[in-house]
Amino acid sequence: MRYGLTGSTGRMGKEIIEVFKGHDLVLEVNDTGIFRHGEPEVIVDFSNREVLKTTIELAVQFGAGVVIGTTALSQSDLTDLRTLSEKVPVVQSYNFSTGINIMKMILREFSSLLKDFEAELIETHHSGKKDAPSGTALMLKDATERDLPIHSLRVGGVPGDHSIVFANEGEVIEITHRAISRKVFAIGALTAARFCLEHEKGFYSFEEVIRWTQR
Ligand SMILES: NC(=O)C1=CN([C@@H]2O[C@H](COP(=O)(O)OP(=O)(O)OC[C@H]3O[C@@H](n4cnc5c(N)ncnc54)[C@H](OP(=O)(O)O)[C@@H]3O)[C@@H](O)[C@H]2O)C=CC1
Ligand SMILES: O=C(O)C1=N[C@H](C(=O)O)C[C@H](O)C1
Repeated sequence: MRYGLTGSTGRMGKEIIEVFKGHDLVLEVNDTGIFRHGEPEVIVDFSNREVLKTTIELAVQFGAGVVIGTTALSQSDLTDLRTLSEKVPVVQSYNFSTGINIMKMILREFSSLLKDFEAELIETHHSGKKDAPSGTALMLKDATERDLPIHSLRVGGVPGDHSIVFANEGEVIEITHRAISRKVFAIGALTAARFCLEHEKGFYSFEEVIRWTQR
């Protein structure tokens, strides 16, 4: 696969280069510029919303699919990605781990049964993370369809922990996901990039990618 990478010098960018070994990195975008020596089939973006327009322009230029993991996107960014998906496949998720996406499915299915319980979300990330709350916490909150508080910790080198706690006077149910390393997100991005190569234009979630791997 010929791929482009927006955010190639970042924590996730480095992890992606490692996991995508054997594929051709033909385009890099970072704060120092755009470096290209081929035509990407897919562009992977784990960077900052400031550079999203560049990723979209490059995807249109090359007819490349997009795998976007960047968080703190605005509504208008999401609209721009949906417009792009009328031309190419776009996989967008605030979390490319299998576990978080299964946790999201569990919450979507069962949290209405816990509507009489109080609920709060806690997320912990490395101190280099710029946004709070995490995109994943917002995604999990959406899955519960509840307006619940999110507590954010930025400490040390934690790759990404998310817990949801439901409690009443008599019992507590807690669901926790812990990413042991950033590699899981990069592996998810590689699966999503392969998905793009086999799919037509459209806006896809990582849940759809997981279901495709189980086909
Ligand atoms: N969806 C998921 O599964 C995951 C999502 N993320 C998200 O991915 C994103 C990146 O995380 P992380 O790698 O830790 O962040 P880093 O800060 O380590 O890296 C950011 C990268 O983006 C580049 N960049 C930032 N701003 C610009 C700009 N204006 N123009 C061009 N390039 C720019 C940086 O370039 P330079 O180095 O030159 O400054 C760097 O390569 C975050 O939004 C994070 O939340 C992270 C993990 C998993
Ligand atoms: O910035 C990170 O590191 C992470 N960001 C994503 C988020 O904001 O949810 C996903 C993951 O938890 C790591």
